[in-house]
Amino acid sequence: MQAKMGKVKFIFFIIEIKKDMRGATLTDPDLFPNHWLIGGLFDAPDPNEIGIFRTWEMRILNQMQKRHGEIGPIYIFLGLTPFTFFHETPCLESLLRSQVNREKNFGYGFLKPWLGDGILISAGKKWQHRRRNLNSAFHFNILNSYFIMMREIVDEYKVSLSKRIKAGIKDFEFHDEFNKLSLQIINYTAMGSKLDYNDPLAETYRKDVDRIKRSLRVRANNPLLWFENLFFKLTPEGRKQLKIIKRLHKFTDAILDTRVKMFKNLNKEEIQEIKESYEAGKIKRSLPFLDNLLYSHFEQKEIDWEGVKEEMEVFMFAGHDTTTATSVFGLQFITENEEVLAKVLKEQDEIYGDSEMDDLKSMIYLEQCIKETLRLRAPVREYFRQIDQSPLQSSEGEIHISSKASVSIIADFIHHSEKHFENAFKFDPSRWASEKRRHPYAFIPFSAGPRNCIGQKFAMIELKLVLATILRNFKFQPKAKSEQMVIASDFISSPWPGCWISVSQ
Ligand code: HEM
Repeated sequence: MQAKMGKVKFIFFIIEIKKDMRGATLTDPDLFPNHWLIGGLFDAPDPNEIGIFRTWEMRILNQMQKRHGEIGPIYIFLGLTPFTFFHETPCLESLLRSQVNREKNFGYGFLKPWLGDGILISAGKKWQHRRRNLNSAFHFNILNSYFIMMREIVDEYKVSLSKRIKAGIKDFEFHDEFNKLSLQIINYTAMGSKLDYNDPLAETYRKDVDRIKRSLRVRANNPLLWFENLFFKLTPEGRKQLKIIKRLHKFTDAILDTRVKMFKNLNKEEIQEIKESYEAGKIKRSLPFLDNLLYSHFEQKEIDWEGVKEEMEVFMFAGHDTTTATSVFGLQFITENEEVLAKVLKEQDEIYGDSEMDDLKSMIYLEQCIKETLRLRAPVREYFRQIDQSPLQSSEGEIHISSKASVSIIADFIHHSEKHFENAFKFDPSRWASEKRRHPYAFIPFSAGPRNCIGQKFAMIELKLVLATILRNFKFQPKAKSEQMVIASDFISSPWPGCWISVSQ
């Protein structure tokens, strides 16, 4: 019954949007077909061909922008379903800063069997409540305690890399290296446990994250697989996903179980310490983020058990795959540019003391390199919203759009705009040093407004710490140039088939 209602609603949704869109800027038929029934269903590239989708999407948007100017939304049909692309700052500003259009689009529903209806996906009061609750775990002083835990892990990584070099290994695939490292960091800071690098369960988890991202991309690009999860589960792709999700949950459940046992053994004073720490942002010892959730669940009764599990899945995924991408692309960009590398090392020599949190503030040039990496290789290159109320307001006027539209924000596209970034395809960290004021919505790797990335400060700490530590201690020789690398875009960007770099001491 629910499934039937879903389909009926979907048909009304299409009819309404088709009506609303009369006279709007549609893709030109020679760029992308606009057939009234199937749209461009059979013209989107095969989602299994890695790297093709990004190039195709960027090319179409580029050509559309050339033909139709910059301001208005662009509509394109995939099957019967219209997608609306916001590709200039007034549109992006009007949507991202909006307090009413905060809902994610229907595609996020595909993530629910894996990530649940947690902070990343939920809407309305539920999201507000979760966001308020979780914000406390990212207070400045708490970040400091995460830093101490991260430093421990990064130092261990330094020793492990060094040992392997001494054992005669020269070439390393850094997407894999950093992926293990980032998972270790999120696991320790957020969940409170250390992973064994060779733990087969952790290895399976990492591989399964890759598998599910690919599978989600296949589903997102094939409207025939968009039916309710109930139907999808019966398809071969759906059955495959289900198996992967089971294994992913098994891994996180095991971590959760261990922490719960520990939490239940805490005495009253220790519980009180967690309470005070989170309320006042004062930390006496390293506290994993999960304790905040457990405290909310067991002591304050503010979040149910389902909620604890949902947020745990979200943070495990969002907290490691994004930082992996940025550190690997960053390492490649920095080490292939001799001048940039020399400046990074000079800055490190001048400021790096005993590696305290305050040192990170002085890494101004390294921060510019990270921002430039996030601009050219946004890990979350595309995200979506569902419009609830139109017109939208921007500082340059109103934006009219269907009140049911599903909007795609391609950060990757605006980040490559010559209007906002001169010589936009060049890796040039110094552009961030100039006083020139940039439109705040031209650089949106962490999204912006009320639904921006809750972990962005955490991410910047990790990225600076990882890159500074390894650049200071090793010499790098990339095996390929950035331009030669294919960018896979299965939700999170990554270099395909990897990023090989020779390392010596
Ligand atoms: C370079 C690293 C990162 C990048 C580029 C990044 C980017 C983003 C973006 C673009 C969004 C918005 C997604 C959307 O609207 O669908 C987002 C949301 C989010 N991110 Fe991050 N992220 C990073 C690191 C992290 C880390 C380290 C954590 C956790 C420790 C994290 C947790 C989250 C969460 C929970 C949300 C959902 C927030 C909400 O909807 O209220 N992210 N991130």
